[in-house]
Amino acid sequence: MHYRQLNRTVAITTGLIMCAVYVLYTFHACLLSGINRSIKQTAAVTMASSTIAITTSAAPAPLPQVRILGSIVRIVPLVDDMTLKQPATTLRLLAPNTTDASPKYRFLRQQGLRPSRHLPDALIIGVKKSGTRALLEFIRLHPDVRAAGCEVHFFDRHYAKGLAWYRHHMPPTIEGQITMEKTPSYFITREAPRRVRHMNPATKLLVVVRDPVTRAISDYTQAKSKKRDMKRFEELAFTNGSTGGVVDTSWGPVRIGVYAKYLERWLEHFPPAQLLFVSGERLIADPAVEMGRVQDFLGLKRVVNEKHFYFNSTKGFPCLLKSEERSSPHCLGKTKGRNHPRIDGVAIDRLREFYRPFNQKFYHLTGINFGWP
Ligand SMILES: Nc1ncnc2c1ncn2[C@@H]1O[C@H](COP(=O)(O)OS(=O)(=O)O)[C@@H](OP(=O)(O)O)[C@H]1O
Repeated sequence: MHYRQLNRTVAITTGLIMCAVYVLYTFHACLLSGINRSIKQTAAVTMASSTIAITTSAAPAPLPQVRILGSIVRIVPLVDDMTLKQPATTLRLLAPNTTDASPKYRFLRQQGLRPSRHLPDALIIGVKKSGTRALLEFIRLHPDVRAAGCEVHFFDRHYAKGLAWYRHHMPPTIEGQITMEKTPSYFITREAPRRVRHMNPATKLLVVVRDPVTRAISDYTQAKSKKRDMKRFEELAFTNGSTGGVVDTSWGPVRIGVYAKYLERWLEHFPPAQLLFVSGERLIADPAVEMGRVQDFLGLKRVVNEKHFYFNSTKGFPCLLKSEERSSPHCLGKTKGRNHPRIDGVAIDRLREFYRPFNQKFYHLTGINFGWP
């Protein structure tokens, strides 16, 4: 009897102990998971509210502590988010308000480099229809160059909008990259040299030039593509509408080819060493060589070379194997490399004669013989 009572007491005590252990275990598990959940939520709110909240706390916040059944327990957050471990600058750069999504740019952001917009260091100022787009697209292959995609026309049309407006039209760059823009009409804009110098007297100026006769025909071809009923080239290039008349210098396509006249204005405001003259003909015949000169002038490592180009025999022009925007081979658009209309040989000869003294003067001013016929 005494023995049976003892057994029962042991069984009851054991049962009570097990119950107590179970209750304590359940209590602890609930408590811990509750704390863990609240930590996760706090971290998520902190992340979502702004990156600044994370970036401004330079010293790491002390880990929260709780007292559980007399023991001090440090709560380690179980937030599975690697971004929390990244440096503050990286987090700021990953913020969604950064707009430039080009692959090159994304890569720079991942490196923790902070981009900002700057006024141009170098400008392609002209000359219209000489290969300015080709030059811009080719130099943009360089990782240290970023350029505005469109012609901004600040120094001719939008000058009143101010330099802040102009800067806003520039792409973001990081330290060491140069900012560029091309607007071919700057070359012939009377106020442009003074305005550019006012912006920055150290601005580097690139001028692409091409045989002025071919350039005039190219200019005419472009105008005719927009206005089908345009008169013939020969009618517009001479005062009485035929090659019997004098060359009509009031007609834009002819006037622009008098390069020496416009260059003299630029030389009143900039030393010759700040201008580089790029041959439009050589940019087609041997783009890599011409791009070597351009990179030297801009103080860049020669990165753009013959490996970037291939000659597209259908288009009749050098094209790019890849570029900032596209990784597949491509040529410039349809408006570059148009077929020119056939022009009367007498008109061509008359124009060549007309330009010859101006070309000689241009060769003299630049120190380069471009070899135009
Ligand atoms: N690689 C390549 N592909 C196509 N076209 C090329 C190239 N390199 C130079 N060119 C010549 O560029 C001429 C157009 O010059 P621009 O870009 O300065 O024209 S514009 O002033 O911006 O309208 C354009 O003139 P057109 O041939 O009359 O169309 C071309 O002769």
